[in-house]
Amino acid sequence: MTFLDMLRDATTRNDSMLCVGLDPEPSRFPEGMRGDPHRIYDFCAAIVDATADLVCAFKPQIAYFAAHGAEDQLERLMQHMRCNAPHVPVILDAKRGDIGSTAQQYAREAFERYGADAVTLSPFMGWDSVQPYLEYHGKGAFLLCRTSNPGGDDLQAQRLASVPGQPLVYEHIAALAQGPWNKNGQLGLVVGATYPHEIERVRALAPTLPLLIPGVGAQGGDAVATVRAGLRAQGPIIVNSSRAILYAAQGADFAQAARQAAQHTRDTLNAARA
Ligand SMILES: O=c1ccn([C@@H]2O[C@H](COP(=O)(O)O)[C@@H](O)[C@H]2O)c(=O)[nH]1
Repeated sequence: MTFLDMLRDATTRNDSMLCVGLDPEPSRFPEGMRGDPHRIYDFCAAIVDATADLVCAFKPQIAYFAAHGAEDQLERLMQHMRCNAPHVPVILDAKRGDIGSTAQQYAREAFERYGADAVTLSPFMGWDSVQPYLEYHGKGAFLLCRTSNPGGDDLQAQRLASVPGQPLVYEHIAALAQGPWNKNGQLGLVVGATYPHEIERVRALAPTLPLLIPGVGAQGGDAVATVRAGLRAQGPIIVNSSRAILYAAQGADFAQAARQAAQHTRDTLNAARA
């Protein structure tokens, strides 16, 4: 099954546009696990088990594992998700971007070592830095387009005087991803929920691409505005929330609290559908 097939299947089966982000921070773990990086797998597996029937995707952020030398725990977690939530696609949030030969290694890491169904990429280094990921047919690749952070404006909102129509950088990325770069239909875009007007603009330029939209929850993005701006009949959205779900409670009931937070977010997103 391709990433897009899995996404469609999980969205329908779980009636969900919610992606739970797996950003394990040991200092925020519940008592008994708190401060212990060896419990990263246990914490994340409990969250996966508690929310697998409520989501359209999971998104582990690789930095939270690598910072603790916990790549082995990420490998175990990926295997856990494949066995226990086989219908839910996994997007590895790695934001890679490098010359082609190095990109081949990053692609191998994401798709062969970790077995991810999709990956996030920085398009800053151009087409040849993206192309190696598309050699893995059926896998998804989400290009950073208009990110959720305020500093995204520094580059992404600059005008490209030499490109016909003088688009902003993020608009140009959206047009490339919908058009010439999307050789096998594997590309998607990352757009922040904190910028609903930009989501709408990206959607106009990229009507059929899946949009990965982080920024609801801890970053304060508007879930309702996000759905209205981004969701179209032929254009799916994957709305990510990490900390607001992972750390909904600090006690032994953390997984149950995460489930409730995920259910609430999923229902809010669904209620915003036209
Ligand atoms: O523009 C972007 C791109 C990626 N992210 C990532 O999403 C999650 C958001 O976490 P929250 O706790 O829900 O704020 C995190 O992994 C970021 O690295 C993003 O926030 N914005």
